[in-house]
Amino acid sequence: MFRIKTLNKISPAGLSVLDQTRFSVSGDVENEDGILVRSADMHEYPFPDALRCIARAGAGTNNIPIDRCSEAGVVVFNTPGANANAVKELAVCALLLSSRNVVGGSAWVREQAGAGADVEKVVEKGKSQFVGPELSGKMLGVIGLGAIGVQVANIATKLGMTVFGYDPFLSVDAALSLSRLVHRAMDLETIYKNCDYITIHVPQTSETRGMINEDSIHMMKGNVRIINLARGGLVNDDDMLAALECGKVAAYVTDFPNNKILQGKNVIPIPHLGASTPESEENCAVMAAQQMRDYLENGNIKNSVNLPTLVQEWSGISRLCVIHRNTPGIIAQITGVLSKDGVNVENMTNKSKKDYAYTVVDVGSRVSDSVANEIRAIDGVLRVRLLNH
Ligand SMILES: NC(=O)c1ccc[n+]([C@@H]2O[C@H](COP(=O)([O-])OP(=O)(O)OC[C@H]3O[C@@H](n4cnc5c(N)ncnc54)[C@H](O)[C@@H]3O)[C@@H](O)[C@H]2O)c1
Ligand SMILES: O=C(O)[C@H](O)COP(=O)(O)O
Repeated sequence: MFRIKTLNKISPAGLSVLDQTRFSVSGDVENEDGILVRSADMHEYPFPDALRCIARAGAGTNNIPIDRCSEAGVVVFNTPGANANAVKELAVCALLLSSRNVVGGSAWVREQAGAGADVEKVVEKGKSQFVGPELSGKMLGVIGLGAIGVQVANIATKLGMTVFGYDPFLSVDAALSLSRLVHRAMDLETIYKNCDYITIHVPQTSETRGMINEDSIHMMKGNVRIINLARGGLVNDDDMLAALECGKVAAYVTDFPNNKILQGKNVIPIPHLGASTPESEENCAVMAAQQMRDYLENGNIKNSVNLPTLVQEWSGISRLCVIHRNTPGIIAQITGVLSKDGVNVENMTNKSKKDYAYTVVDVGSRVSDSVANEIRAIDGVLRVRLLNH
């Protein structure tokens, strides 16, 4: 029985992927084999000995200590694209909210009613203070053309916007999905200097943290509108507050509000609703649970952020799954242990991702614990699992 701990509310559709006869799933299991998580902060989370994988039902993994996971041989999965449509739709909403003062106007209508005014009469007199520009004909910059950015860029062309997209690591899949109407910007300056609206869709990493700051805002046009449905740390709050105060930035829509940024004028806060639709919660949960199940039961890895994709058909009766450093000589040592102990290799795959590698070996006989322990003792080996078919 595999023990799976949930650190957030996970859609029941995802939990149903984990058959109750083989998986015990709850928020309070101990010494768990796997963790299902959304945005819970895991940086201080102590790993139990049994922990083998963490599945993030969502895209961003900055709440997970990836380096610590890799060193402990813990596979981290996410669910690329599974919530992209939900975020794209909220991005369209955010573009409109940043332009047409629906939030301010709506609050004003309620204030009028609260003050005893005849709302029907006052709206016609008061509405001019809430005028805002149309999106059509304006220039939109999309920073990050991944699962979400591509969809936002494409739909914005249908709203009549001229769209520039920037992504120095554009994948082939993303390029193939991108509308031919979207112009590729070769640098961020092009986006900053020309766009009336800028929307950010990059992961928060040490490279991207604070990328919207005094310097980048300085390059932007006056009255620019900035949408951040990606992560709060991508924007320097102090610099954004200054830019809102002087009117350089006309509106800042953020899905990651905090007490400081709320003090700024023309900040439109959203309580992290990007992926909060039943459809995307279900998509993410199902994908996360399927990937976790396939890893725990078969050792297959798909959509991991710290280890390579490796899916191997079973061809023996036992399978050794070895997570190790991506350094020379380790595979030879693994096969050396097996041949010394008379174990015949039926099939073997090795894949690497940056500093880490994964080797799956199918063998035709039962492998003893002592053989697995010999492999565990090899310098550079981080985790060995022994699965039987
Ligand atoms: N608000 C929400 O609820 C919500 C939902 C989903 C995702 N997100 C956030 O949005 C981010 C993007 O999600 P996604 O599904 O599109 O991820 P993705 O991995 O498909 O796309 C990210 C893209 O950013 C690009 N990129 C990385 N660094 C860059 C840089 N310095 N400049 C320009 N491009 C860069 C990558 O090449 C990639 O194409 C996630 O990492 C997450 O933080 C938020
Ligand atoms: O990175 C993501 O997928 C989003 O920020 C969604 O987060 P959530 O699962 O907590 O809604």
